[in-house]
Amino acid sequence: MGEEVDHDQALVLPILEFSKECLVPKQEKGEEWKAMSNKVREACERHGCFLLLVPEETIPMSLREEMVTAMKALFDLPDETKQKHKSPRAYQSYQGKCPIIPLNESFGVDNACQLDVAHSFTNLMWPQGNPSFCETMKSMSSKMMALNFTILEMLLESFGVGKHYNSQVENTTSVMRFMKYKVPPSNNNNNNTSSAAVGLVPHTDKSALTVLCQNEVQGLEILTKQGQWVQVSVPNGAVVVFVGDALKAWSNGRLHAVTHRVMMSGDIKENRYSFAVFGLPKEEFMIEVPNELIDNEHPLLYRPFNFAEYFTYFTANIRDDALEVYAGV
Ligand SMILES: O=C(O)CCC(=O)C(=O)O
Ligand SMILES: [Fe+2]
Repeated sequence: MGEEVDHDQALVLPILEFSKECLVPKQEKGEEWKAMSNKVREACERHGCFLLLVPEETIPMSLREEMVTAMKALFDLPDETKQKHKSPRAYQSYQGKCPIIPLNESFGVDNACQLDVAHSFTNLMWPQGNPSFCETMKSMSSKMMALNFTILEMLLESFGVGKHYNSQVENTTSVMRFMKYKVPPSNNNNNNTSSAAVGLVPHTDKSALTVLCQNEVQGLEILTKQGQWVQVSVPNGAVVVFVGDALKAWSNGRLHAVTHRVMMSGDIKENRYSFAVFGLPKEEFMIEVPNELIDNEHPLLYRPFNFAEYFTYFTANIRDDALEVYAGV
């Protein structure tokens, strides 16, 4: 049945709060976990994203603050140092001063949870060493990836396809992104909602799931299913969870991959810093809708496809409907 159009409802993103009970080992999962799993699934079906509060030990506030402080130092390094971070993968090399998004700078690091990876990245940026950056990056990405997997497990269990969880995890890799958005110079004038305020262009994530943290500077916006751009006000300490194209396809379109962007509009007076951990299918992984998610009410929407080939198609074509065009049946 169609969703009622309720404008007030459409504007409010769910804020879910995981208790410790939601983060216990598999064998101990009880009713509270199941109830929360259903809420997570509903939020991901309805909005493709939600705000999440987690227990302090899951992502300690002090670690978040250290990460933001560490990122400020990272982005303050000279351009020629930052440019040393190069990757053959799209969107992972250091990027700054891109003409389409001049306010944005970013780094992407594969498998940042691994100590050797965090160490190499840190040593490239600080040849004299920076152990605290390395430790913060590794620890933060591990915690965010663990949370990413918890959410994935909840979604699969809630759909009754939990038996696929282990193979999903084995076939998932992580990318950590660090992002900075400068205040546009024109913000000193009046309300700036023009293209000069675009921090990040509208997109859906290509991941299965993304877990995102930001400093206190807002700017994230999502496009509702009703076609309206809505500012997302992220409470201090909350994380944002997005469904990406990979999980939208695997779930046979039941989960929504929401289009989002960052706008550094007129009332923003400070730089925005955000960091995200993307759970991405490994390159060779074939995304194939499980039979359990296909029925008369949900006919097959996506053919089986190789994730890396889809990613290549997307980077060559950059279109909003890439998933439908590439993999839609
Ligand atoms: O910086 C943000 O809040 C959004 C980042 C984002 O959407 C992305 O990196 O895919
Ligand atoms: Fe995104």
